[in-house]
Amino acid sequence: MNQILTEISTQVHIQTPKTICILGGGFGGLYTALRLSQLDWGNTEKPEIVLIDQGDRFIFSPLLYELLTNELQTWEIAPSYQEILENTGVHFHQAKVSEVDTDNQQVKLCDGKTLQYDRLVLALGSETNLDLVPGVVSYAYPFRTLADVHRLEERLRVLTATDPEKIRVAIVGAGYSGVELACKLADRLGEKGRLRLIETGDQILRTSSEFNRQQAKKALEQKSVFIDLETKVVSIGENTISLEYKNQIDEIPVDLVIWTVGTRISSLVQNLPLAHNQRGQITCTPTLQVIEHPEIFALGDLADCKDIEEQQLPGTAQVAFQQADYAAWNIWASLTDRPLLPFRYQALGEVMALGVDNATLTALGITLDGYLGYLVRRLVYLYRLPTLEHQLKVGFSWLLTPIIKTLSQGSRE
Ligand SMILES: Cc1cc2nc3c(=O)[nH]c(=O)nc-3n(C[C@H](O)[C@H](O)[C@H](O)COP(=O)(O)OP(=O)(O)OC[C@H]3O[C@@H](n4cnc5c(N)ncnc54)[C@H](O)[C@@H]3O)c2cc1C
Ligand SMILES: NC(=O)c1ccc[n+]([C@@H]2O[C@H](COP(=O)([O-])OP(=O)(O)OC[C@H]3O[C@@H](n4cnc5c(N)ncnc54)[C@H](OP(=O)(O)O)[C@@H]3O)[C@@H](O)[C@H]2O)c1
Ligand SMILES: C/C(=C\Cc1cc(O)c2ccccc2c1O)CCC[C@H](C)CCC[C@H](C)CCCC(C)C
Repeated sequence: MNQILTEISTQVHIQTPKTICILGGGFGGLYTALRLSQLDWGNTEKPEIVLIDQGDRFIFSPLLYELLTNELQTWEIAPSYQEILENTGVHFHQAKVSEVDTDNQQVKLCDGKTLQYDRLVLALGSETNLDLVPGVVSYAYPFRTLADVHRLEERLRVLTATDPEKIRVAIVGAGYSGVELACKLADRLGEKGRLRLIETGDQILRTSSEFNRQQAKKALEQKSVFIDLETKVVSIGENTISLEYKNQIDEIPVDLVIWTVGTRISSLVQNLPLAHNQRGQITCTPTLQVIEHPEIFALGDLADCKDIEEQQLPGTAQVAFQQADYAAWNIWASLTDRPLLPFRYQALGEVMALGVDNATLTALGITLDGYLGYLVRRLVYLYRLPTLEHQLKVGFSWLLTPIIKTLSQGSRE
């Protein structure tokens, strides 16, 4: 009898489901999880998909500025993972990742839990570099997370409540975030605002399209935002900022400093026992597999990845968004004995908000600005939101909000 049972068990492959562990629920990780949940696993037992993030919600960062001008609400641009992952079969676990043991294929979390994985996705993104200048950690405001928005909102509330003649704001870094923030805050503060944009380089938006740069310059000028080019921040005090320009240092009074000088890779990622480039990004193949670890996939800001055309890829949501499809497909292919696909990036263009009801877009040879640019930007981002259900909820909200506002104004008159 035992011999028969042994023969049956060897003939009937008893499969234990594989585990796909995804670290980071941003544009790379969340969209990989969503795509994996939609793939057809055929005769292969569907793996367990686990998404880990330190936060409880996805942040659609391109629309983060709209929270400061009350154009949008938090639920629209930062839906909870619970809502987004409902009925997808993806398991979400809120925790901070503390360690990855690549030898034993384990992920260790700050809450003490350890997860075993068969496939691992590294999508932990990047962080704002706060260590460049003295005083940044204590006095400056980064702009990346919901906590950053809430902290900035509270500071603006306090400054406005004292009803000063002017609210003096210095935004450090005239890249995309700095310029978009300057325009939004200028519209929010109006006559009370006195904004300056500080940039080490000799021009704003160094990597942007010429059309978008010119539109941004026009908008900043119309909003009376002062631009300090070739200017270095020496230090930041409680209500001062020291600037160096042409070897002269001036300390100027300021009420608020916002820090948007670009990103760095976290120490957690930099210390992983994997191949890295000089910036600390994880080196991966065009199939998004980590060098010497084909069971680990890396995408988004933390990945040093060249696509099939050998294009070096920028750290943007657009790249992570496109990589997610390939990461999901290649994980599925590696578990169902199919060939993997090398990532092919399609640079569709770039969109920037330039205040309330104003945006600029350069896409596929088309350029738009003003209110039309604003509308198309909203439509593009609506289409990029995660899940059809959330897109419909937000779309109806965007359609109904102006109608409700008009009706409520009418009822007050
Ligand atoms: C204000 C702002 C506006 C932007 N606008 C645009 C835009 O218009 N277009 C564009 O292309 N790009 C834009 N970007 C850049 C874009 O947000 C990033 O390039 C993109 O988010 C990178 O995707 P990712 O998945 O690599 O990382 P992220 O989307 O940042 O996701 C990483 C996730 O990992 C989590 N995480 C990090 N460390 C840990 C840990 N130790 N444990 C657990 N979880 C962790 C984080 O909470 C986060 O949810 C913008 C960025 C900012 C800050
Ligand atoms: N609309 C969009 O498409 C959009 C919006 C936001 C963010 N993003 C993407 O998200 C990423 C981060 O964007 P970001 O705007 O935070 O960073 P960013 O695009 O890298 O811009 C940072 C800017 O700050 C300057 N800078 C660096 N150190 C400085 C210092 N100490 N003092 C003053 N200026 C300093 C940089 O100059 P140097 O370049 O000379 O270092 C750069 O111009 C980028 O990849 C960007 O493409 C895209
Ligand atoms: C630039 C576009 C997409 C790239 C892109 C940019 C981002 O910031 C992202 C952020 C997060 C996720 C993804 C992305 C991202 O993919 C826009 C592409 C535009 C479309 C290809 C078509 C544009 C429509 C034309 C301008 C025509 C408009 C007609 C008008 C109504 C007259």
